Formats: sequence, structure tokens, C-alpha cells
Amino acid sequence: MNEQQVRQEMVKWGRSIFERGLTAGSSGNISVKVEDGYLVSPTNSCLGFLDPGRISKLDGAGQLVSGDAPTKELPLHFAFYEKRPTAGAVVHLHSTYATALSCLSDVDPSDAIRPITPYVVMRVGRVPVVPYTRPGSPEIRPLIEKLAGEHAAVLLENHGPVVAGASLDAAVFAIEELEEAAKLSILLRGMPVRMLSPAAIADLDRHFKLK
Ligand SMILES: O=C(O)[C@@H](O)C(=O)COP(=O)(O)O
Ligand SMILES: [Zn+2]
Repeated sequence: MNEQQVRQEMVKWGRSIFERGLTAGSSGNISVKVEDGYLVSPTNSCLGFLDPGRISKLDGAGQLVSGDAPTKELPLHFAFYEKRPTAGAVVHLHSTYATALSCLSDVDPSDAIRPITPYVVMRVGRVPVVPYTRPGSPEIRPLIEKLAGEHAAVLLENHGPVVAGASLDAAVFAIEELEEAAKLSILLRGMPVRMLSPAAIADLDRHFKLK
């Protein structure tokens, strides 16, 4: 895909995410790795109305080359690119159920999404919770770097989900699945849920290796 096509993909997915209510107002941000750097949603932009010509273009070192000022969450995005060589895109949203889960004090911080259905195991894997930092703070970078080698997705405590994927499509599909799994997890709270067995999870891990 050439750079113009990637810009169009960011506009298409941004609009789709916004129109389906997966993030509101100017919340959320997306980035995609391109041949000579990164394309990033501008800070304070609405994902539903990205202008392809104003998307922030960064060089390989993260310096702004063209377009509007980038999202303030670059440390978050770069932590994934640094520690996950397979990452081609990163998506952060304030989707309702995943964000709700990130606010619950009794969620296991090493495994916030209980393995209820196979698809979340296949597309997202185990999701840890990263301790709270102020949005945009550089303090998030080392916290994510500790986890990103092993995990494609995290929940930012009291904030929301972040997912890395091999492509923008893959990252969007995974964050959508994370949202659905969080929704099930909240809907089923207090009910006698049958979890997938450790053997079933190991079988899924063998057959559907996450990138
Ligand atoms: O929650 C926040 O403030 C940010 O994480 C966010 O979602 C939007 O920030 P920008 O991408 O800088 O607009
Ligand atoms: Zn945010």
C-alpha cells in the first residue's frame, strides 16, 4: 500500500470507529508505520473526520515532517513499535466496555479479559492493565515497553484500551474484539460463567499465533 492509500485507510477506519460509537468526540488516536516513518492522527482531532492531507507524518525518529501536530500519546504508540517488531499499526480508543473494565478495582491486572470465548484468545490474547498515568505523559512509555513484547493489547487503568496489530485492519479488528469481550465480561458479572479450559486456550494459542 502506498502512503496515499494508507492515509485513505486511516480516514476510512477512523470514520467507521467514530460512527459506531467506539470512541467519542476527539478521544482516541491511531498510527500506522509506513516505509519512511509513521502516519499519526493529529492531537485533538475527531477520528470520524480525519483530513488525509492534515494527518501527521513523522520520520523514523518520531519527528514531525508534515501535517498537524501529532497525538500527545506518541510515547504509548512508540513503546509498541519499539518492543513489537511485527507491529504495523497501533489503535487507542475510549470504547465504553473496555474502559469500564479498566476502572474496576477487582480486575486481575495481569489478565483483565477472562477467556470466555475463543475469538478474544485468537485475536487479542492476554490483556494486562497498565497503572494510571496522565494522558500524554512520557511515563507511560517504560510501563508499556515492559509488556509490549509479550502482549499485543493492554488496558490503560481508568482510561481505555490500546492494541497493536500487523496492519491497521488487524489492529482495528482486535480492538473491536477486545471491546466485545469486555462487554460480555461485564454483562456476565456475578453469573456462573463456564470459562474456556486451559487446554482449550493452549490449543487456540498453538493454532492462531498472534503477531
Ligand atoms: O485520553 C486522552 O486524552 C488521549 O489518550 C486521547 O485519547 C486523545 O488524545 P489526542 O490524540 O492527543 O487528541
Ligand atoms: Zn485516551
